[in-house]
Amino acid sequence: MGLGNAGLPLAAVIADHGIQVVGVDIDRRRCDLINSGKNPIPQEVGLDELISRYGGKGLVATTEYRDAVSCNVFIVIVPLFIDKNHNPDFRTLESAFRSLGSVLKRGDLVVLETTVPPGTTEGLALRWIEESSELKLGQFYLAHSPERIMTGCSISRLREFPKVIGGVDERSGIVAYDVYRRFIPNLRLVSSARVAEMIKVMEGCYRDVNIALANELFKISNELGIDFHEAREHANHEYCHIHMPSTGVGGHCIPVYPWFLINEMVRRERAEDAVMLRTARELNDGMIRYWMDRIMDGCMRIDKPLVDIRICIHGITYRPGVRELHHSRNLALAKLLKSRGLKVGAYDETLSKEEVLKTGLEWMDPEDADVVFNSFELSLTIRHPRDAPA
Ligand SMILES: NC(=O)C1=CN([C@@H]2O[C@H](COP(=O)(O)OP(=O)(O)OC[C@H]3O[C@@H](n4cnc5c(N)ncnc54)[C@H](O)[C@@H]3O)[C@@H](O)[C@H]2O)C=CC1
Ligand SMILES: CC(=O)N[C@@H]1[C@@H](OP(=O)(O)OP(=O)(O)OC[C@H]2O[C@@H](n3ccc(=O)[nH]c3=O)[C@H](O)[C@@H]2O)O[C@H](C(=O)O)[C@@H](O)[C@@H]1O
Repeated sequence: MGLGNAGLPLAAVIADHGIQVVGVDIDRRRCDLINSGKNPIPQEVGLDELISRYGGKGLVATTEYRDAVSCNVFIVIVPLFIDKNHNPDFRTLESAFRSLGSVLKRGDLVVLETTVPPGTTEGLALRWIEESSELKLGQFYLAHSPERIMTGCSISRLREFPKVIGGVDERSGIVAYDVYRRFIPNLRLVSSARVAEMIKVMEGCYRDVNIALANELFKISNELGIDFHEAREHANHEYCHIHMPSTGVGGHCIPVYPWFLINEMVRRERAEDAVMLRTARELNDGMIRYWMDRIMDGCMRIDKPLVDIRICIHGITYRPGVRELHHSRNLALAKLLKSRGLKVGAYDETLSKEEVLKTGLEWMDPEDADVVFNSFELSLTIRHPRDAPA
């Protein structure tokens, strides 16, 4: 259920193990493409070959849940959206679970792969299935196995990276493990769905907190006149891994998962027990103000009225090599500068001029700018500064 960036590579890998797959997705165009052997995610390495081999044959895409009625295993990987208060909006998941509940039979297995707050599978997912299927747990099995892929290298991740799975009860865990080990070579059974959910959320928190640390150390190094990158290179060894500084943490995943835990602790009136997660979130999101100040300092070195200075943000996707703008801090930085009345444009090797214009920013060739901020390299180029050596 869900043939998106995460679901389609998984469906293709399962089909590649000789298992007949029915993929359900509400997007008819996507289903048609897949059935005609065309890969809707061309940037996903290795997926072209699998879709051309299995699309419409070993992997049949459909918009109808009833076409999956003969299936015995149902894997749900539809998105979980987040509202402006960072609370999950479960509507898409609920709709998928209720639809699959209507075709579920005795003995079937349901696995949720979407990243969710710990407790969701045994709580909401179980309730939705029981209400829509008239079956009780025990007559069907339910587990969670978080998706750990990374866009661009999903196929190799599914084939090599360790994957975890845990049931809402002991029997569900064992049944799910036995099914998944047929197509996931590096699989670990954990004690519960709740633990499996927490594993994924923890990874996101680890990354967010460590990037916040790198960003803070970067700012301090800069203030002290120390080359952060040289220090980092020699600080990193088996027991120390300092991440890379940045304009903040973007994408669909890492900036969201810490909120699952922060908000839960607020609800339990234990906000003080999630203080590091909150600080890291705020620190990373605040990096765009730090970079705005650095860029403004650069502008001050140019003999032109501030409003005439052309500033180019080079790189606006949320990370290099991914054509995705979701929660991009690079894009947020450009918009922040624009909101200050500055002449800001953007350039990105992975986006066309039209795609840049759609963001509401001007398209600007870095060669035509007075100030260029390369947001991936964190380098600032000032053209013709007044203080340049003669
Ligand atoms: N894309 C990634 O790199 C990763 C994603 N994930 C998890 O996977 C989840 C899904 O992410 P993506 O696949 O990237 O999203 P996506 O937006 O690429 O794809 C979601 C697909 O679900 C379909 N869909 C929506 N409602 C549906 C319904 N009721 N029934 C059937 N299909 C439905 C959409 O049409 C779309 O094709 C995320 O929320 C996240 O938890 C986890 C790790 C990495
Ligand atoms: C390294 C890795 O595998 N991370 C995955 C992550 O994918 P995502 O595309 O969000 O990439 P990411 O490398 O974690 O980057 C997230 C953000 O963090 C920033 N970033 C990343 C590393 C770093 O040292 N410093 C830094 O500032 C990036 O620029 C980006 O804005 O999120 C996915 C998810 O959780 O869904 C997850 O499956 C993946 O594990």
